[in-house]
Amino acid sequence: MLQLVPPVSKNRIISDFPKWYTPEACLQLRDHFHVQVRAACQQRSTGTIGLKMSKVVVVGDLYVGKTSLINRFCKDVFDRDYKATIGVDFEIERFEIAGIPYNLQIWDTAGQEKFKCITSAYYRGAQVIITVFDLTDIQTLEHTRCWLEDAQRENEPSSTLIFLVGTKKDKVSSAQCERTEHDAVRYANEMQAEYWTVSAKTGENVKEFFFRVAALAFEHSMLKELEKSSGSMTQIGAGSLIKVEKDEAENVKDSSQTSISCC
Ligand SMILES: Nc1nc2c(ncn2[C@@H]2O[C@H](COP(=O)(O)OP(=O)(O)OP(=O)(O)O)[C@@H](O)[C@H]2O)c(=O)[nH]1
Ligand SMILES: [Mg+2]
Repeated sequence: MLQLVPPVSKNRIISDFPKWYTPEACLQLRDHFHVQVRAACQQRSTGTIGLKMSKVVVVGDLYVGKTSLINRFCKDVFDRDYKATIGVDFEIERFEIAGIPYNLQIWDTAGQEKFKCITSAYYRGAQVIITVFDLTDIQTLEHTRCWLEDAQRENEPSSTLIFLVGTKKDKVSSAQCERTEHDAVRYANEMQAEYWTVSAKTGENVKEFFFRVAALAFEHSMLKELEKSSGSMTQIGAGSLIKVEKDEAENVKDSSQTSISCC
């Protein structure tokens, strides 16, 4: 049979639900996909999910390591030399999750102030916001609130999944990492974000992190899709049953976010 789309590469297949980094700041603690999602995947009744592209935007101060993180995952490379991102760039990653194809469009944005008016135009429609800071520079953690607020301004807060990621883990001692993590977990909880630490240089936690992003985004999209397609059956008088679609705003209670006041 003629195959139009090349198969997903073996190292992008997610069968088991990926685990969180720390239970102190994670979006959910389940070990498995949501029961409804599992059933839909088994029955292959996943609607248009396989055709969709979920948008992920990566934001944070300049030099924190956004491009390096994306390049380690998407191309398995690391460059010691700093080349500032000019405006925005993106990569598309194809996954197979619980047997269903799923695509992420990962947007890398410039951290330099002078590009803000360009980059903010690309925040709209994000399903995932990844706020990045440098574990060796605590100020960059403090700025993540502002980056999140900017990105959320262009989106419906209740429909985005948020991650807070500390980079350059290879550059800090485990004691320093623990100290920073203590503050970062507090920030993550305020931001209703899931917290991770990674190293683009060594690759530590990079694949695990993006698998978690992909799995949670997939599950979130699936639950939205299932709720949209099911609606609810209501009887009018003695007449027949009619289907009532729920307001989309109700569909995403699971990941509701609060607005954050910021600088
Ligand atoms: N040791 C170490 N260095 C890193 C790591 N990640 C990034 N770097 C270095 O940090 C510098 C900045 O990394 P980039 O990925 O370009 O930073 P960025 O956030 O994309 O910067 P802008 O594009 O200007 O916003 C580069 O010199 C990288 O080599 C890491 O995990 N470990
Ligand atoms: Mg960059």
